[in-house]
Amino acid sequence: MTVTRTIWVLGNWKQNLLREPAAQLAEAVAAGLPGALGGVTGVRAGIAPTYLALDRVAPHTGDGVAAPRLLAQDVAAQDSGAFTGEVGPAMLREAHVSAAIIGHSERRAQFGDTDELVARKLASALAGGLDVVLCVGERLEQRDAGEHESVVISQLSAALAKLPPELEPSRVAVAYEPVWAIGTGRTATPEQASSMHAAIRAWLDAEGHRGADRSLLYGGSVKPTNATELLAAGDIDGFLVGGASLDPRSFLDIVTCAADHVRAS
Ligand SMILES: O=C[C@H](O)COP(=O)(O)O
Repeated sequence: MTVTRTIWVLGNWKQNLLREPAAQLAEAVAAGLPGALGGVTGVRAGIAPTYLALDRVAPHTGDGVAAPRLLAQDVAAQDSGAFTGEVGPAMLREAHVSAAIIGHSERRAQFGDTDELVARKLASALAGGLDVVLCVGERLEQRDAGEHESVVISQLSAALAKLPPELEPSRVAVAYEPVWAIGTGRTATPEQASSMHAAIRAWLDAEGHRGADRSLLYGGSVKPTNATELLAAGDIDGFLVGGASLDPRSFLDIVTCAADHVRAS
């Protein structure tokens, strides 16, 4: 049986762009997306601006197949209350956000997002009606020590193991982002990415999380020049793109690589 999973191309704009340039980038992505997709329906795009740009970006997004979906870069572990600086899932949904990135390595390394906090954010997002892109990935010294698979599986396990079934863990996509490949120009080889994705899918299946149905994204220096060979390696259902998503042409060219991949499959 052929499994057809949606291929996602998601742009994580990180802490970049004031409101007006963010709106302009969103408008350019939205305008170019139908052409980049070329009628292929198995590929979806999404963009994740800063919280403050959400309202300017939202008019250029949507849940239809030919519009970019609106994502948040993070979400609070609680819905509301005395939590200075936090933004909860209901607030994000009110801003037309339908999914959140959780556990990005920059948050894990620099902002205290431990496995335990990531698990609480995941539960909070799902309970609040958001879909989730859960980020996992090893640091360079962990890969060099041959610990990459155990590190990633341990991050996954910490996030998913205690999630109550009623929170629909099937609404969680996983983004494998080796830390050493983020913003460095050093991409994981297609074999490294594909092999990790196979390990993640096997673990999800073994733990009853329906790995076969779940989109597994790769992130780390993805560009139009390497997207095609990464997709061809197999088991890679799209990308979480950082730097290249700040240029509409680069981002849309990656979408075209994904559409060409689906068309050829
Ligand atoms: O969220 C995106 C990843 O951190 C990848 O960033 P990058 O494409 O700039 O390496």
